[in-house]
Amino acid sequence: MTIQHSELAALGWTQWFEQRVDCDTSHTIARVAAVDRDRLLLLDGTGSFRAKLAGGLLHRHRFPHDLPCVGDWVCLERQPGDDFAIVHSVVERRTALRRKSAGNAVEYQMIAANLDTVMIVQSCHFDFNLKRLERYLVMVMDGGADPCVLLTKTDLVDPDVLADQLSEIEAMGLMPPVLTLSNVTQDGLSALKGFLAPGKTYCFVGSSGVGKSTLINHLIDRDALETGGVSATGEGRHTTVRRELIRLGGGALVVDTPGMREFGILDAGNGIESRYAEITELASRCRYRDCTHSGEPGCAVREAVDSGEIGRAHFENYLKLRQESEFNQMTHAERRKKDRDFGRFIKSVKKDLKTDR
Ligand SMILES: Nc1nc2c(ncn2[C@@H]2O[C@H](COP(=O)(O)OP(=O)(O)OP(=O)(O)O)[C@@H](O)[C@H]2O)c(=O)[nH]1
Ligand SMILES: [Zn+2]
Repeated sequence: MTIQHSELAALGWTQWFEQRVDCDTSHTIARVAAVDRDRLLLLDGTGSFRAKLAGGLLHRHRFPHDLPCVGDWVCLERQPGDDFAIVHSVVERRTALRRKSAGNAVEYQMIAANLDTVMIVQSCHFDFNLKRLERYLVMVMDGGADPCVLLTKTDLVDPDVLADQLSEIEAMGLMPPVLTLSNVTQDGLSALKGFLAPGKTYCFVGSSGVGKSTLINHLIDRDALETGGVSATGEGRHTTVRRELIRLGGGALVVDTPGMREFGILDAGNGIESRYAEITELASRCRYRDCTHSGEPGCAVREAVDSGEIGRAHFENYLKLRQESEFNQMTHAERRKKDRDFGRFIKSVKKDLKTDR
């Protein structure tokens, strides 16, 4: 199959989408550059334009995360002279970066779709933390994107400190690409620019203050930044939304949403499985199919830990991440039940204490 929408390739369209797209013949395809409630800013070969969601799409979707988000490809109808194009459907997502919705365990919030690589940013000065790095890696891999680690503020630490951190990351055994950068001396900036490939989509995640905004400002040239804000609603200057999907001079695409900055860990089940592939592999040899590797007889994972084949710390991280992920995946009802059971337990203990006296 050849790519029919070659004019979209510069925006990240690939064979993968071409094989899955199912638009009406009268529709065209565009990529979502920003979302402001039911108003969208779209990009295609002709430039950027505004759009609204079709009523059918609004009624058909089951979860908020089914609605278009930044990075999505959509099928739309566009009449010449109309202020708004009409978005009819969302093309299947290749990757997703998402966050757990507050208060609802089975729902999640999309942060961005169709990212090729997520740059996990930590400052080597105050922010360096392997555990947190691992959580980010798990989340990114769970959504299907490739992770890359970026250590910033290298101007603030001794080269020895940085070298130690790099070997600690290497010792994790996962081997994501690791880049280093100083926004002050610009050491590593050209290597990073070289890493960002044209037509691929990236985003930067990490704690507040590690230098993401400074870096993105370095990557975007001034002109692009100034013309970046486009009114998505057509209701004047006050409602101007910032474009969140940005094309860099070199042709790479960068998603920069406010939500990106505060995302936590959620149902990272698949990510954990691929991060800990050797444990998952061993688990298939445990005597019990639902073995939790916490002391059951015939546990192949425990055996491997005891024999030193699998590092103990590595195994403990696995258990902790899995527990966290399982708790996040419990439905609201299950959590309430767990809380109620716990409440009953506390009550019965209190009663026992009273009768003891
Ligand atoms: N020394 C040094 N300071 C830096 C570097 N990068 C950024 N900073 C400074 O660190 C502070 C935070 O940088 P930001 O770019 O705002 O950090 P951020 O990750 O975007 O933070 P949020 O916007 O809160 O997510 C600013 O005062 C920057 O000037 C660096 O490589 N070296
Ligand atoms: Zn086991």
